[in-house]
Amino acid sequence: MGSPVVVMGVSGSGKSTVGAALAQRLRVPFADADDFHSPENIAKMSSGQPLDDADRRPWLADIGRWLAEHSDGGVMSCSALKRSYRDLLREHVPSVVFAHLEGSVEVIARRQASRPGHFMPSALLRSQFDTLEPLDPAERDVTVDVDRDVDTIIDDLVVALPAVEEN
Ligand SMILES: Nc1ncnc2c1ncn2[C@@H]1O[C@H](COP(=O)(O)OP(=O)(O)OP(=O)(O)O)[C@@H](O)[C@H]1O
Ligand SMILES: O=C(O)[C@H](O)[C@@H](O)[C@H](O)[C@H](O)CO
Repeated sequence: MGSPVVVMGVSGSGKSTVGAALAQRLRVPFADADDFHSPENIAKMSSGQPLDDADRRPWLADIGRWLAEHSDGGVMSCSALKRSYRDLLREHVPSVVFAHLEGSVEVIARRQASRPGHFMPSALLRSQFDTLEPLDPAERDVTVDVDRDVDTIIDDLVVALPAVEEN
């Protein structure tokens, strides 16, 4: 019996890339939280304003429902920046495991800059880091360094994830 995985991190950390590759490796369904945003949220971010808790609440509820529907296995890429957001998702699926793609502002800004045409302006990266509450050791989840190639990150994750589930 598997658990759903949320690949989390700031915008540009590689959630979509790593999440899709991880789902393929685990042979489970994949979804990207970017596709769950309302048109209002997309318009707000596109205009350079960060989302607030109220903007994120209904979005997180939809993501929680997807996780509950995939409680025996699935990968969701979702920023899940705050502990309270992760706790909300845990209310939907207590067994959910978070994998934080951690990287420096410099590395992630470089990647964002080389990704044209995305709705998230690079100017919002600072607010993403300001909002980010990294995983607390008490959360028993997994943190990986993003400054490596995708295959290496996936190799690390497939080793680390079952160990977390056994806790
Ligand atoms: N490990 C990696 N090494 C090199 N480039 C990477 C790596 N992971 C992702 N990238 C590249 O960095 C950019 C950002 O990645 P991606 O879109 O997956 O991030 P994201 O966290 O999903 O961003 P957002 O939340 O803003 O949609 C993309 O151009 C992607 O190809
Ligand atoms: O919580 C948030 O502020 C949002 O999820 C953003 O992080 C973006 O949706 C995403 O990362 C696209 O760039």
